Amino acid sequence: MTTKVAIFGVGLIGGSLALCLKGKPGITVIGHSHRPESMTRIMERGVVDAATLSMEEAACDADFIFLCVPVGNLESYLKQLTQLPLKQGCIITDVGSTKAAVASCAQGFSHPGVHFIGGHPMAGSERSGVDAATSLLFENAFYVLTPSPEVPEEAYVRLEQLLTYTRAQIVRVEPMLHDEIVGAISHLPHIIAVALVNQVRDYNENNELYRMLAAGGFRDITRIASSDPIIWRDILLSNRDVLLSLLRDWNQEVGGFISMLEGMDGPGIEKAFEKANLFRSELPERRKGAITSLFDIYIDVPDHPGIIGQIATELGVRKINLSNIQIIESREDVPGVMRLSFRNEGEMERAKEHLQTLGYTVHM
Ligand SMILES: NC(=O)C1=CN([C@@H]2O[C@H](COP(=O)(O)OP(=O)(O)OC[C@H]3O[C@@H](n4cnc5c(N)ncnc54)[C@H](O)[C@@H]3O)[C@@H](O)[C@H]2O)C=CC1
Ligand SMILES: O=C(O)C(=O)Cc1ccc(O)cc1
Repeated sequence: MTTKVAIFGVGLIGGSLALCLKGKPGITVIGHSHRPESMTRIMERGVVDAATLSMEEAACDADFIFLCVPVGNLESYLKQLTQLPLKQGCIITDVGSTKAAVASCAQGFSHPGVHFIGGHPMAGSERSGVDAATSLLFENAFYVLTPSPEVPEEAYVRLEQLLTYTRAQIVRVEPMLHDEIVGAISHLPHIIAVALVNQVRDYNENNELYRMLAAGGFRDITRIASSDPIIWRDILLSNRDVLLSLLRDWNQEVGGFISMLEGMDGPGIEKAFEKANLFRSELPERRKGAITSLFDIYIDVPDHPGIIGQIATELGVRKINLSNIQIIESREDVPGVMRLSFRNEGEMERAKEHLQTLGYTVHM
């Protein structure tokens, strides 16, 4: 017996899910695209078994339907789906970054014998589109599911079992609690990163030195400001109330620093850093969280031409994928270093081991 999985919106997340499921025993993956050009691309990338522009063709007979479109389109997709003759027992799920809005919308559109279970794989990147999709995206990440109390346990377990192919850890959370927590640890940081980059961008209008000196660390801590504008417009608008409250609290935090600076309150500043330091040291290390970690190592390198090529070749022949390579001319604690970035911990560890056997000194 085959299990048919339909994926609506085969971009970064839909394409990555398709890659996790395609070729698994008894599973057929069909991708739905709303544009002919994207359909050609998803077939070329080979992430699905078949692709179609027809919603009906994708959804009919499907055992699982994944909605992987921008959050602002979920309501209209759900509405259209509930007007189709879906298979008895079909599970509709989504991957949207907010959960309360889609949960209340799903309550309104009932379809006998079909269950909706909200979902949010908490892994991703600033990139978008099927070209950025990878089967490793969700490995060791948290995958939140937000079933309403009416969803039969049997349906929840079936979805959970299918998702084992993602190698993510499933966590069950109430939709509103999800939005409050993810608002604080993912949505607010995205707003702050964008605001910070735009603030520096404005200063740079009058002095190009800002852009030049912002290389390295500033670029890293603001990586998420390069995220897709449409995806993020929808996320922020959908989590509006939570974000307004978080931004008011953020204003208070900023206000605290203004007061401490105005009052030359050295001990207050020290205490703020100490408190943050302590809480940060208690955060789980090197586990995939809401914001993707950078997996970077630093190696001491001799200053001679061709060194980048040499290192890249060494890693290339061992099929270790580098996502970035950069010579850093001066770092306060480690002079003369090269930074190597990887997309996951496994690649980083293999690179570290190999470079150490070649005699390089590796720093984390
Ligand atoms: N980007 C990330 O890292 C993460 C995103 N998410 C959620 O996953 C969903 C998909 O995001 P991504 O895969 O990053 O985006 P993406 O832009 O890579 O993919 C979106 C897909 O939806 C399709 N689509 C269908 N109807 C559309 C319409 N009317 N307008 C625009 N696109 C339409 C696009 O063609 C594309 O294939 C979003 O709901 C997002 O909140 C969840 C976890 C992580
Ligand atoms: O780029 C990053 O690190 C992200 O923050 C990716 C991301 C984007 C949206 C989500 O709902 C979850 C993860």
